Amino acid sequence: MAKPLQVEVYNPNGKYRVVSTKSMPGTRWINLLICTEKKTILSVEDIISLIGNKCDGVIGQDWGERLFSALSRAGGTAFSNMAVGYNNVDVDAANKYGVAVGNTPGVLTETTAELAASLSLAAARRIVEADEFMRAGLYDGWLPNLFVGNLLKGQTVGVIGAGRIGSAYARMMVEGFKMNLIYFDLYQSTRLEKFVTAYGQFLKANGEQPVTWKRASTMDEVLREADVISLHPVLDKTTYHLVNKERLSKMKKEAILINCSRGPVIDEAALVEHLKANPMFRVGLDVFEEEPYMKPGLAQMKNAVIVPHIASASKWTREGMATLAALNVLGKIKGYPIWADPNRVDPFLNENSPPPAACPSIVNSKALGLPVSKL
Ligand SMILES: NC(=O)c1ccc[n+]([C@@H]2O[C@H](COP(=O)([O-])OP(=O)(O)OC[C@H]3O[C@@H](n4cnc5c(N)ncnc54)[C@H](O)[C@@H]3O)[C@@H](O)[C@H]2O)c1
Ligand SMILES: O=C(O)[C@H](O)CO
Repeated sequence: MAKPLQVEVYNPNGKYRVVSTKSMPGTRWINLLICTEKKTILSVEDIISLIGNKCDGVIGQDWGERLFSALSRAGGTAFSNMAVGYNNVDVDAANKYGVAVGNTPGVLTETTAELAASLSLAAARRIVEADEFMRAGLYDGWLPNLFVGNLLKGQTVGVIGAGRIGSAYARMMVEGFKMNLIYFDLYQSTRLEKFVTAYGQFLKANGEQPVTWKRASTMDEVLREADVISLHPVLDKTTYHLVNKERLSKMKKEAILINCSRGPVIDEAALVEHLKANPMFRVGLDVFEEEPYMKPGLAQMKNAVIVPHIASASKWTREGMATLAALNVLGKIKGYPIWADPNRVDPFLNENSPPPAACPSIVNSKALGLPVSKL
């Protein structure tokens, strides 16, 4: 039996009842909706008790059959993940109960790519190790060999999954650090290729070494050739343990591996063994296989930089995610159609004008036969 919860209620006499299972930043989403809950991580039982007998929609994360069934019994038809990745949502169960599932694409792209770039730099230049050394009072004076790391300029950055975030990260590393690009994706990223070509021409015209790009035909090609490899695919059956013991062994001994996608894309136990055996190999991780836990040994590895799933944690992005999630739920409740292009959600984020009368991004709109907006 769930304990009674302290709930913050906005607009108690409102026509609809929408629940947010996590406290979200900013106020725009509240103005667009709702009520929120102070506690941060709720159990399934807590959420069911919050849904109660009447609930039109919910914003949350990690939803399965029991929650969709409870929402449907309470008359609800709308759920939005406050995230772009929805591997943590049982969309088949949502379809079964006729519940629309929203996500928050686009607004996280640059913020997440920036964290991947930050981890790349932190790993390459051993920033966390050096910070710990300094705080421990171990610094005696400048030494030629103190925390020597890797220069990125002229090296090769490898991107696995060159979608929105992977492409943004690739552009940052190519333009910011003049790295050459090799990428692997199921689809060609023509815009990214054009960007690198144009930047290479610009550098050449200025008498500098041009940057280059290559679309790899296999992932192993990226692993063999790149000096820094960043993972940005969705998590599904094809990407589970995409990086395993065998693939780690194909990477350069001094390579850097970054993961801001989903933890299970890497076999984390195999990674810990690889880090132990290869002290010059470095890793930057935002996500973990069994969050919030880490596999034994990872926390002790000096060659790992580890942060708690904060890739999308910039103020602008988190407020934007909350806004998109609220608009997904609100739009569905109001019977609005679905926005035609989830890669172009800017009109929903402009605080100076009312949002379009549409749901920004509903991932199961086709399965539910929901109409597409003509806007
Ligand atoms: N750490 C975080 O806080 C955080 C923040 C945002 C997104 N993410 C994760 O990043 C993922 C990507 O987000 P996005 O907006 O760039 O999505 P996206 O759909 O634009 O890009 C995903 C790319 O992965 C590619 N892909 C799919 N299967 C592949 C495979 N087997 N091999 C290689 N490439 C493959 C797709 O073709 C696509 O180009 C999300 O699904 C989410 O899980 C994490
Ligand atoms: O998929 C996402 O959006 C992230 O994991 C949350 O920032």
